[in-house]
Parts: sequence; structure tokens; C-alpha cells
Amino acid sequence: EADRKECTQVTHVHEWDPGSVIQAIDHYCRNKEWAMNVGDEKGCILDSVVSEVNPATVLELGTYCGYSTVRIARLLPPHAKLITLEFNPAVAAIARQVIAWAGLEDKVQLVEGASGDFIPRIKEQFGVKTFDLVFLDHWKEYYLPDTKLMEECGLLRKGSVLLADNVVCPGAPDYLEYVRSSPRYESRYFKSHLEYTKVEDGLEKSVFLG
Ligand SMILES: C[S@@+](CC[C@H](N)C(=O)[O-])C[C@H]1O[C@@H](n2cnc3c(N)ncnc32)[C@H](O)[C@@H]1O
Ligand SMILES: [Mg+2]
Repeated sequence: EADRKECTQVTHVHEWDPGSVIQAIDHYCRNKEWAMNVGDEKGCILDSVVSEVNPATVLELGTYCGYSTVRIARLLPPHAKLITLEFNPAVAAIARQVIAWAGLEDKVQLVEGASGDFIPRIKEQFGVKTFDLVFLDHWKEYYLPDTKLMEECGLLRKGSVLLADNVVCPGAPDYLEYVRSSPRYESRYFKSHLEYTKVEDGLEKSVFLG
């Protein structure tokens, strides 16, 4: 009965209410079909990092259906901008809809393309100097090359925060080894669980020291 009640409550998405969009997606993915959103448990860690950094410029690598995009964008201060990148047009179309439902189109710029092509063009094409926060959540083998590319392109400043999802499951060992051993980063692991499961996973927060 309680479950049915919760179900009726959350399956009705209130338009322009980011909280209800997030809740409906989490409910669906817990009860019907697993999906690779950062999810509610790691989402709380993501929320606290976003609130602490209070970024004016955010880059998200890997939009998927826009779940984490909505989570991040709803916490941004006025006039802040989130650029989110997705190379699969089918999921990008879903994300556009999800972002619109949440009423966050003004804060979010969804770009369709591959990170390796896009990162070198950001400064010129999007007028961004540096990012205060980068959320890495695309395919795990790109975390390290794309981080090095962001460094080369001057997109990180002293104090920029990289937050990487799924560093344990599926895992990004070369990236972890890099941020944990490089003197250019101060890095910390936040232990949690893979979205909608009890399997260990976590987020790595790495502050760029310049
Ligand atoms: C784990 S999902 C992102 C989940 C999302 N951040 C969330 O928590 O709601 C990863 C996404 O990254 C996209 N992707 C993977 N590699 C990419 C790349 N190099 N450039 C752009 N998008 C990429 C995939 O198509 C996929 O939709
Ligand atoms: Mg993830």
C-alpha cells in the first residue's frame, strides 16, 4: 500500500519542478529498469560538491538522459552556466526533454559531440575561460585523456574541481592513479554505491592546484 502510494505520488512529474523529475527517474530506475544515471545515493554527494563549489561555470562530460544535468543545474546560482556534452543523438534528444520538463533550459547548454573534438573548441566557440567544476561521467577510458586535454587547453584554473563518477565500478584506474599521484591535484575518494545497487562505487573529487 505504502509503495503504491509512493508510486502514484512520484510518477506524476510536476513540470518545472526539478525535484519531481529527479524523483520520478530514480523511482523508475529502482523499481522497473536500471539505468546509468548517477542516481540518488551518489547524487547526494554530487549535490554537496556542487553546493560547496557554488560554480559559475560547469562542464559535464556524458549527459545521457539529463538526470545529473538536472541535479547539478537546479543548484546553480543565478547566471551560472552548465555545458553538458553527449555524443549519442538519441539520448541527447531525451535529455533535452528532461531538461525542459525541469524548467532548466536557461541554465543548460546541451552540446552534441565527442569530448575529444569538443574540448579544444570550447574557449573559442563558447566563450568560457575556465570551468569551476567538471563532472566526468562519460566512458571511463576518456577520463584521463580528456583531463589532460582540458589542462592543455587551459580550461582548468587553480581551484577548479574535477568530480569523477564510477571510479570503482566500472572503474577508471588510470585516471585515479593520475589524480592521486600528480602534485597538480589534491584528490579525495567519496565511498558510495553503484547507482540503484549495493555494489561499491564512489566519486573522486580532485582539486586542480595549477
Ligand atoms: C554514464 S552515462 C552519463 C550519465 C549522466 N551523467 C547521469 O548521471 O545522469 C555516459 C554517457 O556519456 C556518453 N559518452 C561517452 N563517451 C563520450 C564522449 N567521449 N563524448 C561525449 N559523450 C560521451 C554516452 O553516450 C553516455 O550517454
Ligand atoms: Mg556515472
